[in-house]
Amino acid sequence: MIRIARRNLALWATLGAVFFLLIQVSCDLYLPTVTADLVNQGIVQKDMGVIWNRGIKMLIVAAIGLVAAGLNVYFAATQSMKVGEKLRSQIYHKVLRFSNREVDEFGDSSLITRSTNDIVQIQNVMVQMLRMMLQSPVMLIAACVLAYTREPKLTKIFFISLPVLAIIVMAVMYFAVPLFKSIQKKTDRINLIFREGLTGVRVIRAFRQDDREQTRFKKANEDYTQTGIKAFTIVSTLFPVVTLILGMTNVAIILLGGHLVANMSMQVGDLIAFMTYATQIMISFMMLSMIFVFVPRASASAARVNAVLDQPISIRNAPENDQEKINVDEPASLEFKDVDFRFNGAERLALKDLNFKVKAGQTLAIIGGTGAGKSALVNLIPRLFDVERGEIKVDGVAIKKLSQHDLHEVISITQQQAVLFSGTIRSNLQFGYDQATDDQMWHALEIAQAADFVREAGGLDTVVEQNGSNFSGGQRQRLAIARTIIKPASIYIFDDSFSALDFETDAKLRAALAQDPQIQQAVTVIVAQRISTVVDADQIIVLDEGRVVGQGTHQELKANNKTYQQIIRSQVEKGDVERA
Ligand SMILES: Nc1ncnc2c1ncn2[C@@H]1O[C@H](COP(=O)(O)OP(=O)(O)OP(=O)(O)O)[C@@H](O)[C@H]1O
Repeated sequence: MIRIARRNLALWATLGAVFFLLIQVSCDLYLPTVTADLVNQGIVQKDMGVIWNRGIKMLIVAAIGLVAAGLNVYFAATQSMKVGEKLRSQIYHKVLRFSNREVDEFGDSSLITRSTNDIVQIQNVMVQMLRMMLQSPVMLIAACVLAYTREPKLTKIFFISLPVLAIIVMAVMYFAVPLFKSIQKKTDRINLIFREGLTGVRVIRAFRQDDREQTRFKKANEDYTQTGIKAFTIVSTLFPVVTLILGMTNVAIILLGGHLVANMSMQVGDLIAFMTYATQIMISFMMLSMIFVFVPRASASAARVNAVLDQPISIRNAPENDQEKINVDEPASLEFKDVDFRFNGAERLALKDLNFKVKAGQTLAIIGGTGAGKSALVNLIPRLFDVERGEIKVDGVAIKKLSQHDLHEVISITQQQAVLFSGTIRSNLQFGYDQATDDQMWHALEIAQAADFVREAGGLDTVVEQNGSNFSGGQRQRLAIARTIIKPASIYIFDDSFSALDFETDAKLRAALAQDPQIQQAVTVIVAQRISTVVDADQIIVLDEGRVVGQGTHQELKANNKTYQQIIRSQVEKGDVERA
């Protein structure tokens, strides 16, 4: 929490908040002194001059206190909002640099909770820090000293009431703080179920699992609510208990003080002032205790936010003097040399002993069953994951020696899951190449076999809803392919991107790709499960359980490779293969 404050609070604004707070506290502490004067020298001695004088003084002091309090709140509130703004930006910036490994480590729902709910907790405590955390101790100590100067004998009462209050506060903290800490984890759980429910709503309905999902959510929701109720019930006992202790302290002050007033050893005004200080002491003590309840909760949130900000990025650029350059405008080759890869924490290797080279202008196809490691292989090229052993080279340079900026400059990829962004078709295509002209966009759409439906939908400015939900799965795929094609690159990767297309469209698309001058010069990597998609490739790699079990052209593999022959047979049986 302190680290976040130190890094993100502006010094001038913090000093401003502290300055106005001190003015407000001074006014609050000065008022009882003026009240005492008003009573002792004005009311008791019936001196109207003093009454007017002290009355106006009280008004002025109260007004200054009010303005100072307002300015303190202004600085505290704006600063805490700004801290929230900075933290959200820092988390977003960091998460965008995360590899899949780091995202998996936190979980995306937890990352959302951390950048929303946790930051709100920090913001709330930041306001308190700039207000109550300073006000309470200063007020507590100063009011004790001032009360003592009014009448030392009466301060003995505090020796009983303050320890009682302290014990109660500690008990409340002991029970409430762990509950507040666990609330954040329970928020993660609610977000997770909510998110899964939203993204999987069609599956839930299709499998008629609405009741099951609702029960799952209800359980998590109830758990969260019950913990919240418990925590706030415990904290809410503080208020009546402190009011009771404050009332009893005042009764004791009146009894003892009344005695002193009757004995003429204390004036009525001083007794009133003493009672005001007593109230200030108790309230400051309570505020301080509330801080002790809420700070640990915010500290837990701060730790969760810091964990994201401190998370080392597993995929980093090589030191600048160790980096190498390639000409990003020239065609490049792609080479895998003795590559092994393992997912984070996995026992077995997902890919083992990969060796191949694809020259500029050639097409590499990767075929294999479900879970064979095809996506893992292509995701190694843009360094979404890093190899465990071996080397991947682009244009003869190890990709670890390239800056990720340069590497991503030469790669254009369509992921297995077509991702579109809310906006228009134009903005989605510009995502691939922001300087693309309308002609280039239509050309890419033509190759991707998307031009017809885009024209029908209303052209390049057709709106794309969140996740591209106003397009079918196959249309989303084709738009994602168009975005990949439009980017000038040396390596084009299509990760199972043709699977949502029918045979005819798949064939047309590949034929159009082969005709495109930009693609003709580049390395094209096509991941597929269908033989018909890979037949024309210059080189086909057959993957099975992460191992290369066949490598060659379609004709070579068809003649010699058992696994490839098996795939052909299974697809012929299903009637899938037309040309194999
Ligand atoms: N994040 C992950 N952590 C651990 N193991 C994973 C992870 N992602 C995938 N795997 C495992 O690694 C293997 C290869 O996965 P990959 O996604 O590369 O297969 P694939 O050939 O692309 O399959 P598909 O054709 O079904 O998409 C699978 O056995 C899978 O279970």
